[in-house]
Amino acid sequence: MTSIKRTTLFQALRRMYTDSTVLAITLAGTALFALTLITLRGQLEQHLQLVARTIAYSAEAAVLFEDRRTASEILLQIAEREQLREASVSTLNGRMLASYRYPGNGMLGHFDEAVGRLLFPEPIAAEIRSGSKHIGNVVVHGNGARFIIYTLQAVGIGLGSIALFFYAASRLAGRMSQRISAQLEALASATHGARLQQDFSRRVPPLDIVEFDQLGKDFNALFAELHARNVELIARQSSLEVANQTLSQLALRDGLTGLANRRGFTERLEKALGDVRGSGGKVGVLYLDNDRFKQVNDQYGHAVGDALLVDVADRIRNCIRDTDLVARLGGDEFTVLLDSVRDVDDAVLVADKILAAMAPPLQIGEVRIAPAVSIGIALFPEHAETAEQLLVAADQAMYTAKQNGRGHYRIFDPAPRPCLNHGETSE
Ligand SMILES: Nc1nc2c(ncn2[C@@H]2O[C@H](COP(=O)(O)OP(=O)(O)OP(=O)(O)O)[C@@H](O)[C@H]2O)c(=O)[nH]1
Repeated sequence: MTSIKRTTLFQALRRMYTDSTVLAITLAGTALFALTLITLRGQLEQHLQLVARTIAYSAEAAVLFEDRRTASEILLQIAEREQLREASVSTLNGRMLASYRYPGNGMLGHFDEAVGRLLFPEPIAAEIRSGSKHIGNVVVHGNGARFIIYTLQAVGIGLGSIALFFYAASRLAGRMSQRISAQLEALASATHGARLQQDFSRRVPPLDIVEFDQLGKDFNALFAELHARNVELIARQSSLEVANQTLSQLALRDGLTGLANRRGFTERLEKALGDVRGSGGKVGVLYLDNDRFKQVNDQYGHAVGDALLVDVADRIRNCIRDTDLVARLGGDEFTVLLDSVRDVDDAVLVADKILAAMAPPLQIGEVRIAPAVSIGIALFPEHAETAEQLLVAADQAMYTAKQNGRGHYRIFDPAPRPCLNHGETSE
């Protein structure tokens, strides 16, 4: 598997600038160095010609009188001063009057000579004249010493300039890289933050590199769009949640009385049984059914029947604690959940209270009705093990109450005896 060697943008830019700077310096430096060498060699050649002519003028008299000693002195003086490799003064017919040879001791001397031979392979000659008459010749051979010194000086200056240039270029490159990285960083941090935290209210600040600035503006426009969509989405979501809550509440409520419906009641009952199961606690259920409710409907109409149901619901509600629950199971049937009773007496107390609450008649316009209910009482865990069984038991007890004269309560009796007294327990 190939692994990618990753680097930061700053490092990559720096590397790129450094590479291009080194390449530019190497190319330019090499070209300049070559040019310097060529120019230097040309100038040294001109200088050699001048030296040859100087020897020719100075040695004119010595050649004219064939004075070897003077000729040698002149040649030695100039040749040493000018650091020549070889030089000679001869008469026109070729008789050598003076000659010089660079001592060239040691490694350096040999090196000077070698460079001289390389640079000036051909000797430079000058005629010795007396007036217009050609009387002799001067021949000089250039040495490498001066060339080496000048070259070393040029190299020193060149290297110094290159170091300065490199330093300045790398500082500039660093600044440029930082500037570019900082701008990309601003773009990256805004987009990264938006992605990670889903915070589309972030904005990229204005950037001074046109292309990055444009990119930042595009990102900002995108963020603004996403932000608006997010806000809309959140609003829709919360209204959906509210609608959902309302729907689920409606699903658990009775539309006429606003009480819990059968489903709401069963859920609460199951939860209550779950809470007390195993802890020794008791839960009581009252099952209420309006007495002769059909007559009310038949006699006064359905609307009056409804009003009576709402009124009965209110009366029951007023008889229980906030922690208890009253529900309308359907038709004229109600239930009450007493979720922390000590024994059946507590439930009987509530049943009595409800029966008493039914006593005042209900006046609806001209109609006067006397509400009445029969109540069945069942207790968990005495009478049932499950919510369903508990409801059936309470319903059964209510049915017994109906059979025995209505308008009173009965406690569930698994084996009911025929004529129990009104309001008495079967235990
Ligand atoms: N007004 C009204 N009546 C309803 C509603 N739901 C059911 N009913 C009626 O309620 C009556 C219930 O009567 P039952 O409980 O069977 O009999 P009852 O007349 O109460 O007699 P007992 O229960 O034996 O005392 C029926 O006539 C149903 O049509 C409702 O929402 N509104």
